[in-house]
Amino acid sequence: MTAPPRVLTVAGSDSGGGAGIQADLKTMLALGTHGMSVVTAVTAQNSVGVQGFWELPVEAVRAQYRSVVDDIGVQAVKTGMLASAALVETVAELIAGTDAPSVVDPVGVSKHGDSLLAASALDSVRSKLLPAATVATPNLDEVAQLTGVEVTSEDGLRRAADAVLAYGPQWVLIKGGHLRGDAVDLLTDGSEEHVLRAPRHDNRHTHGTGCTLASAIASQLAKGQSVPEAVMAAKEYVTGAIAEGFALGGGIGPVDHGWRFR
Ligand SMILES: Nc1ncnc2c1ncn2[C@@H]1O[C@H](COP(=O)(O)OP(=O)(O)O)[C@@H](O)[C@H]1O
Ligand SMILES: Cc1ncc(COP(=O)(O)OP(=O)(O)O)c(N)n1
Repeated sequence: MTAPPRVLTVAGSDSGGGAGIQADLKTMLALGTHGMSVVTAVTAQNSVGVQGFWELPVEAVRAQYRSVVDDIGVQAVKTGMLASAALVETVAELIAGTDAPSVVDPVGVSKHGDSLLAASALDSVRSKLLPAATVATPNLDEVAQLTGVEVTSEDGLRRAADAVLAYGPQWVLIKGGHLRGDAVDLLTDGSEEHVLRAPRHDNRHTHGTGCTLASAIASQLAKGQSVPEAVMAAKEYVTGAIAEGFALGGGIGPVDHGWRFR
């Protein structure tokens, strides 16, 4: 049997299974790739919020990464929750030294408003992590936190993209999921531009959208697609997963990573 394309997620664990490492591995399976993980932090999390988190030591993150990359190898890497400046800098150095495309989701705050990244790590995200990214995928809150650019309508997506590109990623996908109306995202490398538009699903069970989109992009890149092709395929996958998001617990349920199998 031929091995499927190999994708590595470097992210936090979500005990509720909707976001983080758990969302990433489900997405990778759904898209036909072999998912592998470097755990950066463990969250106690459910449908109503994040009750606590614990970071792993830098040496534990570095050792997991080396174990995977040096033996198994990777065809794409995705990063998510990195929690601290020390972990951001370690992971930035690791992905910059890996010969595979990287999708950087600069996770700042969860949907419930719980911080997943220390304020003291923002400078390291700007100066070390974003320059190492093949594609960066900030949401609008993360754009504001990192660049100071506030976007309240589709017209502002281009300004946000320029502000993030100034930090050096090859491509940026600005996610407009927090706006009203259609779910519109903007992908650009500064010369080429793609607007990705999908109908907004009136479904409150959207926990894990950002993690799912970023790991879907990484999966498609690992299969050999170009960045625009990978982002378009990933947008279609996440839109279907949001349409089928389901209630779990008393709050916001997860998107359905397995929607294509049902
Ligand atoms: N209600 C929705 N209906 C359809 N697409 C959505 C909806 N909410 C978010 N999206 C899309 O989901 C993806 C993730 O965006 P977003 O939710 O903004 O990310 P994050 O989880 O990082 O906050 C984007 O492609 C966005 O346009
Ligand atoms: C462990 C962990 N990592 C990332 C997130 C944020 O995930 P995201 O896909 O942006 O989804 P929401 O939390 O915004 O629904 C997380 N919650 N936990």
